[in-house]
Amino acid sequence: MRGIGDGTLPVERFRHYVRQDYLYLVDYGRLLALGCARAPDLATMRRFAELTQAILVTEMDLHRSFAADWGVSEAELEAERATPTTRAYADFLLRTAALGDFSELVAALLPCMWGYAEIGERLAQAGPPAHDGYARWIATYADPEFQALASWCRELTDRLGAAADPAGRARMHAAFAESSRCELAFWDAAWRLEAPAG
Ligand SMILES: Cc1ncc(C[n+]2csc(CCO)c2C)c(N)n1
Repeated sequence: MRGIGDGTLPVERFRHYVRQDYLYLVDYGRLLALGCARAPDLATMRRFAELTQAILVTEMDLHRSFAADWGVSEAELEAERATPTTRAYADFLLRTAALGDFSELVAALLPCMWGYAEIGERLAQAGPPAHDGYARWIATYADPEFQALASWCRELTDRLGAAADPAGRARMHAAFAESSRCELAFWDAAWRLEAPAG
């Protein structure tokens, strides 16, 4: 992350990250669509529908634009094979969406939004790096709209946590902790240039 901020990250690690993140975002889009279906009221459904759109269009456009710079097509991005780390994170999210309740689903999706909002904000404070692509990445996540999304998701989690019984809150904690662990592992896998699953 610091390497994105100061422009020193070796580009092969960033490429690895972008290609794996594209696969991750496809499943994250599915997670949000399932969240939309499960949301308890129309206002929350609307937010989930908007968010699904934001991922499948805005955020994935960022990835598609990087790939285009590298001469990689959209079809090639989609055909990439997932690493064990990408697969484990996506499987955990979709398993939570399939088997858990709505509050667990929200707790599982929060680290992704909160983490990137924090990283984007911190890296933006230091000013843009000389590397154009990394500057574009930072600008996407430092955007006030992304920051507002993360706040909304935190507040929703707090409301659901306050309404849950102790066992439900414990399940939310567990989902949040597992998702946070997967976020860290995702960064680490790109750093290690982890090979796709067999
Ligand atoms: C591994 C991984 N974790 C988090 C994000 C960031 N992110 C994914 S969806 C979303 C919400 C709105 O688009 C945000 C901020 C990412 N790209 N990849």
